[in-house]
Amino acid sequence: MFPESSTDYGYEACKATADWLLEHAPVRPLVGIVCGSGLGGLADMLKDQKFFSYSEIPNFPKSTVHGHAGRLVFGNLKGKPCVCMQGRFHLYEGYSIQKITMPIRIFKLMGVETVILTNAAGGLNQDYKVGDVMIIKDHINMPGFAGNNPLCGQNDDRFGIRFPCMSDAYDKEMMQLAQKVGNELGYSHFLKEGVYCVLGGPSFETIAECRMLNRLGADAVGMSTVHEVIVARHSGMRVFALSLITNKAVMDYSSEEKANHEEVLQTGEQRSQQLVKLVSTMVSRMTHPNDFKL
Ligand SMILES: O=P(O)(O)O[C@H]1O[C@H](CO)[C@@H](O)[C@H]1O
Ligand code: HPA
Repeated sequence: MFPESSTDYGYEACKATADWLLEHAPVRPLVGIVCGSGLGGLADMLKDQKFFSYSEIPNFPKSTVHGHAGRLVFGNLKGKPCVCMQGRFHLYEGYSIQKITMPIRIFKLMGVETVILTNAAGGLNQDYKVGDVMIIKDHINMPGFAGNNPLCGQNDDRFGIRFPCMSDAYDKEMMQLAQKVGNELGYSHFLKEGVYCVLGGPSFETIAECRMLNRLGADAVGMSTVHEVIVARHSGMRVFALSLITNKAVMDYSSEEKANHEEVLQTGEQRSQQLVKLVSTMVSRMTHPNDFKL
């Protein structure tokens, strides 16, 4: 049913990759950033960059999706050491769920304390417009309902506990900080807060599926992020996540609209500068551990 599991994502494999990266990287990162589809420009905010193609990193999966460059970028953001995934992995690429989330464990083993995730998503909430930015306050894990959770399999206590809580997955102080910074930057009119639902993809949703998800309480739908959030929280990292609403989910049988990846990438490009400003200002205000200026 799911892709064949392999063991090249366990603690030893993650540690070996983390050690290799730390040996070659210019900084030991405190903040890890994951760029969503068309949002790779976020990596440009890092100063004194050094990057690695995924293909040269031992044990790392390879990006296969257009709009995901496949580079791990290290650098400083307003004096904070960061690492940025310019391209993430998705279930539909055929990797196991443990493999697509392996970079998050590598973040942890490199010393990352806060993970900032971004994604492109379809807007289900009828009040949302294309170009809105949704602070994720909670998620619905559809693949998880069917037993596809990144923590399935033997638990490794060196990462975290067997049954981690997810009701506090999204850090409330980080969400407040995002609202405050968004206000200051004049972004309030496109800044929302809502629930993200992950599906397996890669086919976009049917009209009936979008209607159902909306009734279930989802404000946006996508094919990523939640697996990474679960793994990050399992190992005790602080999580903040944003969805860029790149298209409106089609909810009406008379609509001629069709979801497509080109529109997703185009919207990403249009909002890129504002997202960079929002995230970089937030990072500049954060202090570690778990204490920052509001
Ligand atoms: O979630 P990110 O990686 O931003 O990508 C989103 O964009 C792609 C669809 O256009 C899907 O992969 C969906 O998950
Ligand atoms: N559905 C699922 N994933 C997406 C969408 C969507 O409408 N837009 C961007 N990623």
